[in-house]
Amino acid sequence: MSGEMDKPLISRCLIDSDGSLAEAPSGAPKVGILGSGDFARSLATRLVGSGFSVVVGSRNPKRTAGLFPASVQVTFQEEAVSSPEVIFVAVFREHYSTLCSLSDLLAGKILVDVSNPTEQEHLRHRESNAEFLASLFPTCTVVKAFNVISAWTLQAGPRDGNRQVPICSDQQEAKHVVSEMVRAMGFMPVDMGSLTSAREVEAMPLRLLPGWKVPTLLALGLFVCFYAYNFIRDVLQPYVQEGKNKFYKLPVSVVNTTLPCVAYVLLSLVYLPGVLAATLQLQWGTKYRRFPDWLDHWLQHRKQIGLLSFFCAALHALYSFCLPLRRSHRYELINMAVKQVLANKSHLWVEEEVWRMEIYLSLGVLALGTLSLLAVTSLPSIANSLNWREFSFVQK
Ligand SMILES: NC(=O)C1=CN([C@@H]2O[C@H](COP(=O)(O)OP(=O)(O)OC[C@H]3O[C@@H](n4cnc5c(N)ncnc54)[C@H](OP(=O)(O)O)[C@@H]3O)[C@@H](O)[C@H]2O)C=CC1
Ligand SMILES: [Cu+2]
Repeated sequence: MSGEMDKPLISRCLIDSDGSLAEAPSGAPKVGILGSGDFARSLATRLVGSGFSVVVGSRNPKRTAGLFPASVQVTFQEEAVSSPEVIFVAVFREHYSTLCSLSDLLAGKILVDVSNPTEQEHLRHRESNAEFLASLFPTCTVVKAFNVISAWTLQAGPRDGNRQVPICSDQQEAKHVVSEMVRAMGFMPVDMGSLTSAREVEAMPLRLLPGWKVPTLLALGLFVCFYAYNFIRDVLQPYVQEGKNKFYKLPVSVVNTTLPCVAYVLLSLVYLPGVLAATLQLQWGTKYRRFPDWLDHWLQHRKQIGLLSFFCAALHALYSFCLPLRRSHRYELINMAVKQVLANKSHLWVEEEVWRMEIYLSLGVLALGTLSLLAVTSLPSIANSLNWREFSFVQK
């Protein structure tokens, strides 16, 4: 693990420049941390900043001591775990068993499991990391917490979106002790029940982005299908039947015909599951029955599908604005002008072109107006909610 030590997440100067971290008040509650990696360093800094006295247990305290705030005591694992009642295990699951020699010293204490499995690990092990830790240390109480908080967030302080810390344990008292620590550090504990929920808690960080996977694949699939159709219709067919070369249409024109198709279909897929769900409920005559899994998932992905639909529509608008910039468009106009001159007509007035630009412009102005109106009206409420959050944060 020496590689990680070369690039500490918390730089020395940051620790030293912060005077408040230089010394912990005497009589502060003592907390132990096993491990001296990124997470341990951020956690130690945050704990010291929240008024705790911290002792870190490392296999090589000499090498790692310099990476922690001055007030943190860095020592060997045996010494670090002897006095605190709460000990954070900031070590990866595969190294848990190397801690077994501390078993006697740890008896009766609270172990906080902060670990996060990778997706493969999560699928491979049926039992959660926290339950595995509990099985290794049957005389300890294991609490699962902090795994959803990144080392970076710990260091930078809680933000609105990610203040919640799910906690679970089989022992109410231990859960209470850790919850109070979570509060003291500026986060919000969320009780997730007994330790059997740990698997679910460990899956949370894995689930944040995959919510986009299916909708994105769906949008891409639709795009490919519609693009193929439009290519055949607008390019291939004229080429085969009339010998016209319209391949220049591929990058802009065909894409721009495809985008609204995708946007419309995605938008309809946002509303369709709601209709299906209502139909099912009417058919069942009750709303107290679970929907089938596929419908449940579909309902949960509506937001992402809707946003992708909006994205396609926005791209379509952008492409449409750019259509008159194309060279092919200019040639068309010149061709038309020449034809008109040859036909001896007095002035060049292309009805469709004129109308198209008028409509684009008026839509653009309308959209801009609406957006600025929305911005002006929602600014006070945004400011308000920000203030409120600041206030509620200070109150805690
Ligand atoms: N980094 C993050 O943002 C987050 C991390 N976590 C969890 O925190 C835990 C630690 O992560 P992180 O700090 O990033 O990892 P690091 O690799 O940076 O640190 C792991 C630490 O484990 C210690 N350790 C103890 N025994 C062993 C051993 N036998 N072999 C190797 N190392 C050992 C080492 O400390 P020493 O050499 O001093 O003994 C090492 O510094 C993991 O379980 C991770 O899932 C959870 C949420 C976020
Ligand atoms: Cu359109």
